Amino acid sequence: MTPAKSSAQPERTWTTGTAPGSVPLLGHTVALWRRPLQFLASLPAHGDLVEVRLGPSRAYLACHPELVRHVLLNPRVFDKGGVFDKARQLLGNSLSVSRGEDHRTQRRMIQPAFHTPKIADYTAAVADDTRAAIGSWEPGRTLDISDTMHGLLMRVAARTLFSTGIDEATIDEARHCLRIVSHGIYKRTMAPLGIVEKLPTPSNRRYDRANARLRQIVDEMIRDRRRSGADHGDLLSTLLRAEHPETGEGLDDGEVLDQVVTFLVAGSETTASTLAFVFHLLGAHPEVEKRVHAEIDEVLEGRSPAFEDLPSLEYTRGVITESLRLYPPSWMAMRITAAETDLGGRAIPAGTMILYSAQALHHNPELFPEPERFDPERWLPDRAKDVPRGALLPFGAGSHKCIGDVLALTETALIVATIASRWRLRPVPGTTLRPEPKATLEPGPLPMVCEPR
Ligand code: HEM
Repeated sequence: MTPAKSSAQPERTWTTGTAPGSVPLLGHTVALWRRPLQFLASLPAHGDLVEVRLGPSRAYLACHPELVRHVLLNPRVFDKGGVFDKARQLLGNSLSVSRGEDHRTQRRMIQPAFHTPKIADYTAAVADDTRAAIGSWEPGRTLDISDTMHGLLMRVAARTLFSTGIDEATIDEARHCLRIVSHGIYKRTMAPLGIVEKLPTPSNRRYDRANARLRQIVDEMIRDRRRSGADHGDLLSTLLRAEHPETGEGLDDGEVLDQVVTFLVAGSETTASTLAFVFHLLGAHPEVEKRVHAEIDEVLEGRSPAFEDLPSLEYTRGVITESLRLYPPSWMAMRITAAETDLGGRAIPAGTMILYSAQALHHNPELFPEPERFDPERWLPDRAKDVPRGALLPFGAGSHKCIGDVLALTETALIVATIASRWRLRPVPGTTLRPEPKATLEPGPLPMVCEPR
């Protein structure tokens, strides 16, 4: 077989290497399982493309940003297989797991729902929702900022996705189910044999119940909306009106259901964790927090933030970008080669797992000097221009790039500005951040004390 044709990799001599510390039979599986963040961040030192042994199989981590781009910009060769095949059984053939022509068609149908003017509409009420959620905060009260941000984000997601008609108790129930479902999907896609999840264990029964209830809640909302025929200008209305670009056909209720559950799984924990990391970083760096407060006060002059204010909140956006660099929620992703190809000068057989990791890119000192330092000024225009192309990759790239990137960044900036204009959150002494790499990178419990400004 001849190497697959794909867009050219940049002309240069690539370095390739093998991760150290492989053990007989298991290879690097134990290191990747026990200390995945440290293990991934250590690999770029061994080459632009680094071989990793996963049991008997060879996988490769693309470490150089140009190699990562090459992988992500050639989806016909570097395809969504492996864990995505398993996720498809759990999420339906929805946007995040579909492949090839199917994916291209879905993306063309759904993309208009994420155009910038729509995002401005969806997020019009984010500041109000945030103010309502923090209305009960009291000076001196300790709250777990991770849990609080998940709760708030679920309310905001309910509004941007479903507008009206969903009560607080149902939102809480959906949130509870969503956490179980997200963790369950991760466990199931990672389990190699697909047997353990079929056993009638309490944890499997909990997953089945949560999954059924979440789908029931979403299904009822879809039916209600179809019956009423109303257009609330939210994401659900846009999905219900989406049309195939050639045939004009829409999505049926089952397809809309799969997409909505996918958006909830892909969009809620990622954005909520980003917010929790931002507040943790602000609490740990009072000098940065002071600059954020000064910028917010100057731009907003006491008003609620709106979509149009975001370009002026340059430093605050830099803080969010720097948080996504240090703690990328989507910390590792994979592709499978659909045909024999070459990557970084190395012949790669069909069916090989290729990994890319925002964690490895973002913590590489060749790309980001002093990578462990929280330095939001990296993102001010005069310094951001020096960041190598493709080095910052919290939302991926190419045809599978996050469809919700602008929505997530907008929600995050509006929520940070709303909260930080009234409150500062102080870390509880002795609390240590221990990011937990699961389906997404989670901050774990983060108690913080509310202090009015
Ligand atoms: C800070 C928040 C977020 C982060 C860090 C994030 C990250 C990512 C990344 C890295 C990918 C590409 C994965 C790959 O290459 O395999 C992705 C895809 C995706 N994201 Fe996000 N995401 C965020 C928020 C959202 C939101 C708010 C939504 C929707 C409401 C969303 C929906 C999706 C979907 C549907 C895909 C699959 C796109 C496709 O394959 O065409 N994400 N996300």
